[in-house]
Amino acid sequence: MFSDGLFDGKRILVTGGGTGLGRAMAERLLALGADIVICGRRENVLQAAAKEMTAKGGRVDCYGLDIRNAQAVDEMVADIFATGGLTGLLNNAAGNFIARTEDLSPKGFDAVANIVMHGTFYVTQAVGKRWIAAGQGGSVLSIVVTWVRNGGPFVTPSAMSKAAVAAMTKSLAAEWGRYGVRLNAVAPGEIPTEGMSKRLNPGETPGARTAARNPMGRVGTMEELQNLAAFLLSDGCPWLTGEVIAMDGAQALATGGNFYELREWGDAEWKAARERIEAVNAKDRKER
Ligand SMILES: CCCCC/C=C/C(=O)SCCNC(=O)CCNC(=O)[C@H](O)C(C)(C)COP(=O)(O)OP(=O)(O)OC[C@H]1O[C@@H](n2cnc3c(N)ncnc32)[C@H](O)[C@@H]1OP(=O)(O)O
Ligand SMILES: NC(=O)C1=CN([C@@H]2O[C@H](COP(=O)(O)OP(=O)(O)OC[C@H]3O[C@@H](n4cnc5c(N)ncnc54)[C@H](OP(=O)(O)O)[C@@H]3O)[C@@H](O)[C@H]2O)C=CC1
Repeated sequence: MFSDGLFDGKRILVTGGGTGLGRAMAERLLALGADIVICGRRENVLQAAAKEMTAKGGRVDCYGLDIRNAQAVDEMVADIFATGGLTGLLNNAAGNFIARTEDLSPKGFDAVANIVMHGTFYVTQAVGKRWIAAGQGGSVLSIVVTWVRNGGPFVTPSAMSKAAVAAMTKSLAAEWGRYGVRLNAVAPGEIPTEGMSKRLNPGETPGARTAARNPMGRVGTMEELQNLAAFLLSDGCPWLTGEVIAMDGAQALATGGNFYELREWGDAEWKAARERIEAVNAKDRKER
């Protein structure tokens, strides 16, 4: 679908690029010729991903850090610009879990909001200010969710924070357009990944809930997202900026695309879900 070498000479930072959708998009950009930088909190996950991704060649650099730490983000971006710079940024890292909003502690809200809203801003600003100072343009693509348009019951911290990322995309497209910096966002429907399925559909068959409701009767595929992300990060249509593009088989239009059906759950279901989510959180935390 894309010419070989489409991304020759490009270097793209993919936050959360060691797993799931971020890794899939990074792999496609690498195959199209880009040098890649990935970051995340689990250094071993990043190193293992980079080794597998470069088995056929290419360059993938890894940075282990928490994007909630603004100073660590700035140090990473300074180092990246001292070692070749960037032409693109893919804001993919996120945290999320289903919960009744009345059950959230302040730390529970902050855990998500500080990754999705604050962390995404820290990375975008650290990269953008260096592009502006260097008189160089760049392309930012952020992964949001369809519920930036209509809210997300039972994922309120994510809905609020992803809406903030969509607002950042539109704001900076206008503010930084004169510097040749463009920003777009993709709002995918469900594309099952371990990180997502275990926190948003705990105990269920990944993708089953979406397949039953989606107008196209299925979940999204990695390939669909890889293609859309590659197009948006390429130089194919540089006048396209400030847009949030949904890719969900029309599920949000048909159903709202969110977790409203969880209103049927009682205390027992929420307790079981939380235990499963906290088990996966604890497993991941051990690897940091
Ligand atoms: C239609 C389909 C759309 C799908 C859209 C998908 C969107 C996504 O974003 S999927 C991405 C999923 N991937 C991840 O979330 C990976 C990263 N996630 C994490 O690291 C954790 O889940 C995190 C967000 C909780 C952050 O981890 P950490 O900073 O280590 O936080 P703690 O584990 O220490 O917890 C902090 C705080 O949160 C409370 N909490 C955790 N789980 C729940 C829960 N299920 N219900 C309520 N509260 C929860 C936890 O108890 C802590 O609060 P305190 O108890 O007050 O200390
Ligand atoms: N899968 C889906 O159906 C959908 C996903 N999305 C979005 O796609 C993106 C990827 O999700 P997905 O691949 O499913 O899930 P994953 O859990 O696999 O990806 C999240 C990534 O973000 C990294 N990350 C999380 N918190 C931080 C942090 N504080 N600092 C640095 N890195 C962090 C994680 O690495 P580590 O834990 O090592 O830090 C992980 O690599 C997210 O933005 C999500 O909201 C949107 C719509 C649908």
